[in-house]
Amino acid sequence: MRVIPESELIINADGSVFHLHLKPEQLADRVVLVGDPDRVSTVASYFDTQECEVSSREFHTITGTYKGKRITVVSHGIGTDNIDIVLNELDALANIDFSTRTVKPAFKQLTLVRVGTSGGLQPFVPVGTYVAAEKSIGFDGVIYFYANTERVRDIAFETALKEQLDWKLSGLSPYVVPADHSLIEQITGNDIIRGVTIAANGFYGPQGRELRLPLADPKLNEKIEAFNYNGRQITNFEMESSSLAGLAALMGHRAMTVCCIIAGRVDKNMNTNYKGSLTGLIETVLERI
Ligand SMILES: O=P(O)(O)O[C@H]1O[C@H](CO)[C@@H](O)[C@H]1O
Ligand SMILES: O=c1cc[nH]c(=O)[nH]1
Repeated sequence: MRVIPESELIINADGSVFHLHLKPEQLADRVVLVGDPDRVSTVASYFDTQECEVSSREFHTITGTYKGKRITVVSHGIGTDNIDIVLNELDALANIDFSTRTVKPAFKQLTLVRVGTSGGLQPFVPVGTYVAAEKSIGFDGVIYFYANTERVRDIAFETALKEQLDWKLSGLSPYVVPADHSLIEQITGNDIIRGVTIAANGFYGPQGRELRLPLADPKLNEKIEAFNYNGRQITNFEMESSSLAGLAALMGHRAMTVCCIIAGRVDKNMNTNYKGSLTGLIETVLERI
């Protein structure tokens, strides 16, 4: 059996995993992921009991119970590269024996729901709407570093996407990953729109925002808004759902992202005071996870 070297699975002196600083016994099977470390405290304010709180860099974690369910809420910061760290470390906590550095014989499946904020790309997803990423389009490249990604990607959707967007950006090849179907069914009621979410590898240029720097393809957002594949339209932009769905599917975990729209990219409006509108979504996810 392969023993994972100290430089690959990095365990701190206190027995916790390198970035998250969590120990295996501190992780619940149900995990709520959020971008903002402060949002962790908001989610945990609904908990009936709290067993641990750990902070390290942008990774803030609280494990507790909500109506009898043991739940971990963890922040991942911004970007798909952070998701690579968080997913690998959560999976290691669940599925690698830290004393022998070997993969445990029995696989433990995690349920991972990201609750985020997002920019809306269609008139039917105005500011305040909740949108689940039934499919995620990755403008990032994290997934390409892992083997056998074809088994979790929707290659036909990718082909249609590159054709309709007349993809011009060299060095980048957008990929498409569906969220876990059973989890989408579990979390998404009539109060949440099922959408197609782009995880962009930046907030400004990669989401078509122009401040001082001109864009390489100024028509890209127009093409994104007009895209239609078998009746599916692209609904929103955020920055993590693709690598979350992709890595979780490769590892065998159930994962999805659901976001509250805070920027209306069609009407060009913005809700900077969005924290109140996120609480309804947090309550819904805690009830259904
Ligand atoms: O509010 P969070 O969860 O961070 O989500 C969104 O907000 C951040 C950008 O402002 C990105 O992380 C994006 O995915
Ligand atoms: O427009 C937005 C708003 C929140 N998060 C994003 O990534 N984009």
